[in-house]
Amino acid sequence: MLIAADKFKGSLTAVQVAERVTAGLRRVRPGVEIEALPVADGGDGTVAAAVAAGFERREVVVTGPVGTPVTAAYALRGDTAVVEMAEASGLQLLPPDALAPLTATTYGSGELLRAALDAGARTVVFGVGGSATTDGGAGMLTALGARLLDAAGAPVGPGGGALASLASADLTGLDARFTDIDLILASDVDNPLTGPKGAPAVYGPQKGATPRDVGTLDAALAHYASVLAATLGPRALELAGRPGAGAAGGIGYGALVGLGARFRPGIDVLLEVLGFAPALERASLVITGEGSLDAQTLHGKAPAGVAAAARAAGKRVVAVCGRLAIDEAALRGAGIERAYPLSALEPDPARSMAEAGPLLERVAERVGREWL
Ligand SMILES: Nc1ncnc2c1ncn2[C@@H]1O[C@H](COP(=O)(O)OP(=O)(O)O)[C@@H](O)[C@H]1O
Ligand SMILES: O=C(O)[C@@H](CO)OP(=O)(O)O
Repeated sequence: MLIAADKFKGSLTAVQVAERVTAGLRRVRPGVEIEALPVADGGDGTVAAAVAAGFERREVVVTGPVGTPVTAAYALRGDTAVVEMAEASGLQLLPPDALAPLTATTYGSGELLRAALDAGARTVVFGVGGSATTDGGAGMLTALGARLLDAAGAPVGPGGGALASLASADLTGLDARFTDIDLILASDVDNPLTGPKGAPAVYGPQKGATPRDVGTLDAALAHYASVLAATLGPRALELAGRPGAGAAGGIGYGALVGLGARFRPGIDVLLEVLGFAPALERASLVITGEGSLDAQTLHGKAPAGVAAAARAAGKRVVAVCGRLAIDEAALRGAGIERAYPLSALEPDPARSMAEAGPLLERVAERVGREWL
């Protein structure tokens, strides 16, 4: 039996989820063989999942989302690196009362990518999601050698808001190593850069953007793409509409337009990197899950990716979660036979978050009794 669940954001890491489920299962089925493969979809927790799968954890101090230095980790195995933008530019790095929707920068993500290349990485899985930023990857490109200038020839300030004053872009100084390596944009979402399904409209509010900020950011990012198109040609505009361009505040776009990245759904990439297929072969039942099983889950989040792969291999799949916000038919459509939410044991969300570990063990006992 294989545990392949994502984190319960805000209460348990993916590694902790695997530990608690294991403990609960062991209590009711002591002899059962259990394999744990914590998973991630490119967003926060991606490096931790890679490290749990045997990658080496490397740390580097980079510029955080509001300029304060942060210690960020990436993961390395051979010449493959897993770089998680949220480690450098993630929402969890800012206190909830100090979000910076207009000024948060991805500069540190550029520094983190550079550190991975300096360490010898030739294949870089660039996990994006869980960001504090909406700067279209402008900070990242600047850290890697691009020059983004205003009408007076001065560098534009940090963050998506300042892109409104962008007048010219020179990408000729970009780190040339990106032309030689394989950069995979492992994205947790497939949104375009701008518009009603774009990064500011869909993910800006969770980063503190007011409706007015969303409008400002959307216009600034559209302007950014048109200035890049003046330099790089119409492809720069076309890329803005591509799936994943709007991931992590548009860092997807920056990686596509400036660094030659290729988009892939993050969970698919991570399942490969983490060695899911061989683990799946050894299992008959798969337990997946995440904090909130909801409509977003079906849009390529980790449990949907796990379930699709498991079902294709003829394995049964059940899920554990903090809260369950989709109906049974939708679950089954995603290949999950049954979901077990903590909320069934503890309806109060605050208590369910605080007591997540012991609750999950009890839920796992039930899964063990019913499925093993
Ligand atoms: N222990 C818990 N009990 C109830 N709900 C939880 C618990 N842990 C996380 N959640 C819910 O899951 C949400 C996070 O969703 P999750 O699927 O983990 O991340 P994301 O959707 O960002 O990938 C939290 O905001 C909360 O609503
Ligand atoms: O960083 C973001 O803008 C979003 C989408 O990539 O992340 P999450 O799915 O974690 O909210």
